[in-house]
Amino acid sequence: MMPVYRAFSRRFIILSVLLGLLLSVLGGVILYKKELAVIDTDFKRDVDDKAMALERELLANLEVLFAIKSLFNSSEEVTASEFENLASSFLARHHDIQALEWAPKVTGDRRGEFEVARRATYPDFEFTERASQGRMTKAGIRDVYFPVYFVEPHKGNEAAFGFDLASNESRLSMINRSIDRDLTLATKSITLVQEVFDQKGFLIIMPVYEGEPSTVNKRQEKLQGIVLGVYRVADIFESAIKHTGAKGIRLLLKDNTGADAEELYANYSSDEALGSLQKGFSYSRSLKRIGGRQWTLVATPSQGYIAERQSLLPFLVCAFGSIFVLVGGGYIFLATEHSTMVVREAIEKSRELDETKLALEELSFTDGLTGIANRQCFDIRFEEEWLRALRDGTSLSLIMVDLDNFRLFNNTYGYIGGDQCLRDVANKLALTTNRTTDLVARYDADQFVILLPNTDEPVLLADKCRINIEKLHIPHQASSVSDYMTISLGVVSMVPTKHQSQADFIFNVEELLLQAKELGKNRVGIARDILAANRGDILKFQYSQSRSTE
Ligand SMILES: Nc1nc2c(ncn2[C@@H]2O[C@H](COP(=O)(O)OP(=O)(O)OP(=O)(O)O)[C@@H](O)[C@H]2O)c(=O)[nH]1
Repeated sequence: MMPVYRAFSRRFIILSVLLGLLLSVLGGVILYKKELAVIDTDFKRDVDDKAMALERELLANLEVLFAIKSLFNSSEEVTASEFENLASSFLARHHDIQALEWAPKVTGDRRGEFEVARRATYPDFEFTERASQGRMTKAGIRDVYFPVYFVEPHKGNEAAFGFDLASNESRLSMINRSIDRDLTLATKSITLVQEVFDQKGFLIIMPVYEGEPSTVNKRQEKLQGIVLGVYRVADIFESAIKHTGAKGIRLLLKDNTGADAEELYANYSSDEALGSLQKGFSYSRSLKRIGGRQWTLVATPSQGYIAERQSLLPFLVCAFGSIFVLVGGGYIFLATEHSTMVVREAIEKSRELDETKLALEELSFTDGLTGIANRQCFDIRFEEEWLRALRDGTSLSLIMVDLDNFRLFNNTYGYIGGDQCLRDVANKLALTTNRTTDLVARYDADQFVILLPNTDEPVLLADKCRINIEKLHIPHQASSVSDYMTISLGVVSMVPTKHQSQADFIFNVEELLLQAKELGKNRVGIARDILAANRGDILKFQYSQSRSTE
C-alpha cells in the first residue's frame, strides 16, 4: 500500500512542479508579448508624430511660397529689394529653406533686356544652363526662358543665379504642367545646382499670373513667372523631426510617386544590421500628398528604443515563478518523504510492539524454571477446554502429577539438583504426551498437570508417564519408594455437565493423587468409574497399585 501511495504522491508532485514551471514560463511569455504590443503602439504613435511634423513643415514652406506669390500678384513690378526683404524675413524663420527664387517668363527676344537689367547690380549676370560635365555655362538660344532672376539668400546660391529652369527637358515639362493647370508642384529628387555635396534636393514651383486666368491658353498667355522654393531633403527632414520627442527611431523617407519608389533620405547608416525583433516593428506611414508627390516614412525602432521600453518583469516572473515552484515542490517532496518515513517507522514500531507483546504473553504463560506452560496458562486452557467439552459433549481428562519425596531430594541433592530434577521430569512428561491439544503445565512446586481433551485412555497415558519418569533413573537415595525419582498421579476423566463444576473436577483429581500417595506413592490414583470403563487395562493399574504395596 505504502509504495503505491508514495509513487502516486511523487507523480503528483512532479506533475504539479511541471505545471507550475509551465505556468511561470507562460506568464513570462504573456507579459513579454504584452510589453511588445505596448511598444508597437507607442512606436506607431511616435512615427505618426514625426510624419505629422514633416507634413506641417512642408505645409509651412508652401505658405511661404504663397506669401511670395501674393507679393507678385499685388504689384505691377516687384523690385529686387522688395523680394529680398520679404524673402529674408521668411528665411530668418525657416532655416530649412535653401533658397527662395523668382524665375520670370522671358521670351527669347527679351533675354538681352533682362540680362542687362540685372547686370546693373551683378555685372557677370547671364542666363545659364548646366553643361554636360555638370559645370554651368551660358544658356543656349530658346523661345522661352525661366531664369532665376531673384534668389535669396544670394550667398551660397550664386550657382543658381541666372540658371534657366527651361534648360532641362523634364523640369520644363513639369513647369508647363504647373502653368497649364495652375498647380503647385514639387519636383522629384534633384541635385541642386548650388549643391556641393551629393545631397538630394527638390523644388516647389508655383506659377504667378496676371489676374486669375481660368483656361490653359489664358494661363500660358498671362503667366508672369514662377515662384520657387529650393530645399534640401535632409534640412527639411531634420528641421521637422528635431522637435519631436521620441529618439532612437530609424527613419527612411521615400518618394512613392509614380511607379518607381525612390529613397530620399535616411537618418541612419544603411549598413547597420537589423534584428528580427526590430524588423517585426517596422512601420510605414504615408504623408499627405503635397505638391503632387506622395512621400512615405518607413520607420524601424533601434535596439535602444526597444530596450528602453522593455522591462525585466517577464523574465522575473518566469525566473521567480520557476524558483518558487521548484523550491515549493522540493519542500513538499521532502515533507512527503519525511511523513512517509515517519509512518513507516510507526508501522515498524507497532510491529515490534506486537512482537514484544507476543513474547511477553508467551513469557507470562511459561514456567521460568522448566520452560513448559505455567499455572496461569493451565487455568486459561482448562477453562476453555471445560467449556468446549461442555458444549460439544466430549470428554475432558486431567492427570495431576506429584514428585515423590521431593523435599528429601532437595535436602539430599540441594535446590540446584532439585531444579534440574524438575526440568528433567517436566521435559519427559511433555515428550510422553503426543497430541498437540494435550497440555503439560507446572501446577505448583513439584506438581504438574496434564490436560487431555477428548482422550479415551487417560489412565494408560498416566501410567506411561509414571514409567517414563522412573526410567529416567534420577538417583534418589532418600526416597522411601525407589532408588530413583518416581511420581504419583491422580487421573479423572468425565464428560462435563452443567451440574458439575471445574473446582470439583480439580478437587477430585487432587483427592485421587492424595490416595496414590497414601497408598504408597509411585502409582496412579484412579476413580472407580474410570476403572470400570478401562477394564481391559486393569492389570497394568494393578501393577501400578501393587508397586506401592511391595
Ligand atoms: N528444587 C526446588 N524445590 C522446590 C521448588 N518448589 C518447591 N520445592 C520444594 O519441593 C518440596 C515439596 O515437597 P512436598 O510435595 O511438600 O513433599 P514431598 O517431599 O514431595 O513429599 P510427598 O509429596 O509426600 O512425596 C518442598 O521441599 C519445596 O521446598 C523448586 O522450584 N525447586
